[in-house]
Formats: sequence, C-alpha cells, structure tokens
Amino acid sequence: MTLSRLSIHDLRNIEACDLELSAGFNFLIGANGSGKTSVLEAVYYLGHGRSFRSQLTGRVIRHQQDSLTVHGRVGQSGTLLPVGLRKHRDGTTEVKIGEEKGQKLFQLAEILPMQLITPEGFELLTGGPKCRRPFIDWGVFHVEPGFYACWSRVKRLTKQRNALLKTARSYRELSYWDAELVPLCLQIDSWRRAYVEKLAIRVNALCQAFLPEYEISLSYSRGWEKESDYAELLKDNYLRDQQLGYTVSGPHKADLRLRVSGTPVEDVLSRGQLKLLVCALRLAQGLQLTEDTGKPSIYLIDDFASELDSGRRALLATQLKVTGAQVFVSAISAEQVTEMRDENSKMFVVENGKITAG
Ligand SMILES: Nc1ncnc2c1ncn2[C@@H]1O[C@H](COP(=O)(O)OP(=O)(O)OP(=O)(O)O)[C@@H](O)[C@H]1O
Repeated sequence: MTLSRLSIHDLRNIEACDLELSAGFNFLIGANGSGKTSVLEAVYYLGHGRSFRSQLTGRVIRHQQDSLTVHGRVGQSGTLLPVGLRKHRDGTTEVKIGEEKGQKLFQLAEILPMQLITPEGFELLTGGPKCRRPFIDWGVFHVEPGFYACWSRVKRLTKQRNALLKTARSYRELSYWDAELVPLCLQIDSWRRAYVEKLAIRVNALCQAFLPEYEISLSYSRGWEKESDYAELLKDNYLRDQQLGYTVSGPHKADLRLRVSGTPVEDVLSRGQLKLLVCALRLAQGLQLTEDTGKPSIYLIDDFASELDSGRRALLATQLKVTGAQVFVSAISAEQVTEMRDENSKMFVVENGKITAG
C-alpha cells in the first residue's frame, strides 16, 4: 500500500497542508522545530491511531484547537481508498475508511502497515520485553487474521484471572478460566514462534550487509519455562501467583533476545551499530510482510542522518530501495539524503509548519 495524498490539519505546528506524495521516497527537509517529525507523526496516526511521541493527544493537537485531522488516499489494487482519522481533546477518535464512518483503528492498521525508525528507536534493543513484544506482534497481526481477536481475549482473560487471584480460596476457582485461557495462549505462542523463525533468517541476511563483523542471533522466548506444560504450570504456580497478585508466566511475558556471540547486543554494539540493527529488524519485518501478504510496508525514518556515517547511510538507502516501499525521511539538509534521491523521489521543504514541494 502507498499513500498517494496526505492532508493534515491542526497537528502540532501544522495548521493545514495537502501533499501529493511519491510512491517511492518522500523527503522532509527543514530546520530544527520546523515540523518534519510532525508530518511523520501524522502518517503514523493513520496507521496506529496514536502518536509515537506523546501519549496525550491534547499535546499533539495544535494549540487552541479542538481536534486534529489526518486524511490520506491509499493506493489499493488500482483504486484509491480514502482513509481518515480525527482525534479530539477529550480522547475520542473518529475513523473513516472509504465512505464508511465509525470504523475501528485496527482496520486502519490492517490497511496501512508501517515501520518507524527514530533516533530513540534503540528502545527496541535496550528497553524491556514490553518494547519488543509489540514488534513481534506487529508481524503476527499482519499475517494471522485471528491474532487480534485471540490476543485481545488472552489479555482480557489474564486480567480477570489476576482479579480472581485476589479472592480465590483454591485453584479450583481459577481452573474454569484457565481451561479457556491455555489453548489461546498456546495458539499465540505458536504464531509468534513461527513468525520469529521466519524473521530471523531475514534479519541474519540484512545483518550480513549492515554489520558483517558480528554474528548476531535472534531468538524467541515464549514467557514461560521451556518444556513445561502451560496448564500444569498455571496450576503449580497458583500459590506464588496469588502471593504476587498476578499471573507471573504466560505469553504476556514473551520476549525477543538479540545477542552477539552470547552477549546482549546493547553491551557490545555502538550507538550507530545499534541503529543499523534496528534498521535491519524493521526492514526484515517489512520484507517478510510483503512475502507473506503481498502488501508492502511504509517506512517512516526520522532524522535519517543521526548516528550514521555516509557509508552506512548509503547502505541503508540501498536496502530501502530494494524493498520498493514508500519511504518518508526527515533530515535537516538535502545533502544528508543525496544517496537516496532518484527520479521518483519528492522533496518537501518544511518551514514553521508550512510544507512546500521543493
Ligand atoms: N500542540 C502544539 N501546537 C502547536 N505547536 C506545537 C505543538 N506541539 C509542538 N509544537 C511545535 O511544533 C514544532 C514541532 O516540530 P517537530 O518536532 O515536528 O520538528 P522537527 O522539524 O522534526 O525538528 P527536529 O529537527 O528538531 O527534530 C515545534 O516547533 C514545537 O514547538
């Protein structure tokens, strides 16, 4: 999928803009604070219904305005599908897909898969498992149609189980819930495992281009002890879970482990190398998505030049071109993106929230 048009209203310092986009590279060039990241934030809203910078919508809506609006036209099998989203200060959201209002955010996410690479993106490697689970689940969500409903159910059941742990007098009171929970957890585990196995092959291939001097391994940890039966484990751990007040083991604790010769990557790689590894992971996901579903991912790259020397920038540009995907790149100067420019790319100049085709 590609966005052929993007219009933004009242998002940060952007009052209004309407952009005709390239299906290839779109460069956003401007000084600090001009509004480049805000354009990426707008695209991200269309794919996620939220910002990647702020949890509070009120901070993203332009000062003194009641709502922000982002509209796009998505190229889909020869037709253009209008999609739109409006966020109000009170937290309510309106989603429109085609002519239909009242759509759900996950439906927008299905239409517009996207990958974000920011200077803060190291969190994927240096943060806790809760930074990596969404990464795994992004891939599974786009490949397994039943994932969203199944995972939502697991989260709800786990919450109910945790509430019940506080009042239960014996495990028998929980066993009814566990009988429903366990098969769903096993399903989630099997989807995640299959996805990570496929992804690891792609990540390895990209790492050979980006970080040839290291042997990087990627492995999946499901959230409970290897070899153990999850139903038995829940039963055996009942007293411990009750003392702690929550279910300790389960798919809500799954993780992705990245190591260089057995050592966590964050203890070995430099910042630039970590950024390259994040790029390899995100690119691998996009490529895997295209193989599994035929859909390309959109890439959003904020502050492209940060941490990368010109050789590495050229390498990343080459790999991005190979994907054939639509890419949005922000940079302070046009020179920083020279390696990426071609006859299909478009340059936008951003100045105090005003965006003009350059
Ligand atoms: N709610 C808001 N309403 C109006 N303006 C805002 C709001 N929130 C932030 N701003 C302003 O909007 C601009 C947002 O800039 P943005 O972060 O998109 O810049 P940038 O071009 O990516 O900068 P940098 O290169 O420093 O990353 C800033 O000048 C900021 O002060």
